[in-house]
Amino acid sequence: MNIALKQLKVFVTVAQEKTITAAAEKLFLSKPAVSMALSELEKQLDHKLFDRNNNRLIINEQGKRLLPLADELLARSNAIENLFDQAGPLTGKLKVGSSDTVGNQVTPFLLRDFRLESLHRNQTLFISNTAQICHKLMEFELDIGLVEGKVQHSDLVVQPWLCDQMVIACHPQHPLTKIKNLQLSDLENSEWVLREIGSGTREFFLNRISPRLDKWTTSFELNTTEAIINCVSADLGITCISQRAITHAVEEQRVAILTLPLDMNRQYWLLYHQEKYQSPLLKLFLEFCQQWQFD
Ligand SMILES: O=S([O-])[O-]
Repeated sequence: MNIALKQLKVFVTVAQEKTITAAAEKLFLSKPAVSMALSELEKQLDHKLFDRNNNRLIINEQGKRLLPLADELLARSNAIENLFDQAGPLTGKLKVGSSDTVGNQVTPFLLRDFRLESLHRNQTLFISNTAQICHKLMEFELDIGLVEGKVQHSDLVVQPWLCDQMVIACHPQHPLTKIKNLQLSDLENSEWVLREIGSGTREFFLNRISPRLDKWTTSFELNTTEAIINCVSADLGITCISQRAITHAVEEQRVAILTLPLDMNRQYWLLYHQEKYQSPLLKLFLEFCQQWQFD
């Protein structure tokens, strides 16, 4: 048997993109070339790796067994290709995924410090919501996730990381800002600007705040933190958001924070696939994240 790296690259890309067309585009290959590489691989392994459903290719159990191994071989070959190109001793690309607040407020500083310490510079940062980051980790599109939503997935290693403080914020002239000793009951019948399903920020609201309210409505649903802040400063509703993300808007007096007698601590999480090949670079980055303090 003579499996080529190119076949493995095609296999991994099809697993991630789910169609031959999208994989071909990503790889700058023709569709027939992608189909042929994949069917050759399946023939050599004597196993189908995908379930075909119309044009979609959904990875099956055999494919799932192959994916971590193929990912490892490609990572090692990438490390060999870059062996003499980089300044420091670490080779390869580090693909980091972060949820919205973590990715905008924390990860850039983490990467700055990591670059200073390791001299490694070949990193990408993908920012989306927690659910999307998990999805990309499951498909080996990312090496590590740093997220704000609680994750339970048997294939992912989930470790507590940094802590965050959530706050409830509203327009500076909102009637709630006039109430002394504000209680949660004062928030009955309130209108909320919320993040989309799959975000850790929405999950925090749904787990910690909304069960304590009898009546509330969603006035807006948006998928970025900055848009949420702008909606609140346009007085379209109140929100529950990370203090880190909203401090600048509070300082600019575009929004105000409501103080409530409520535990608003939240945990960030560090995630990686349990079968992910841990190159020296990934190992070092994991250790770096685990001991890093954000000041
Ligand atoms: O981007 S979040 O809130 O998972």
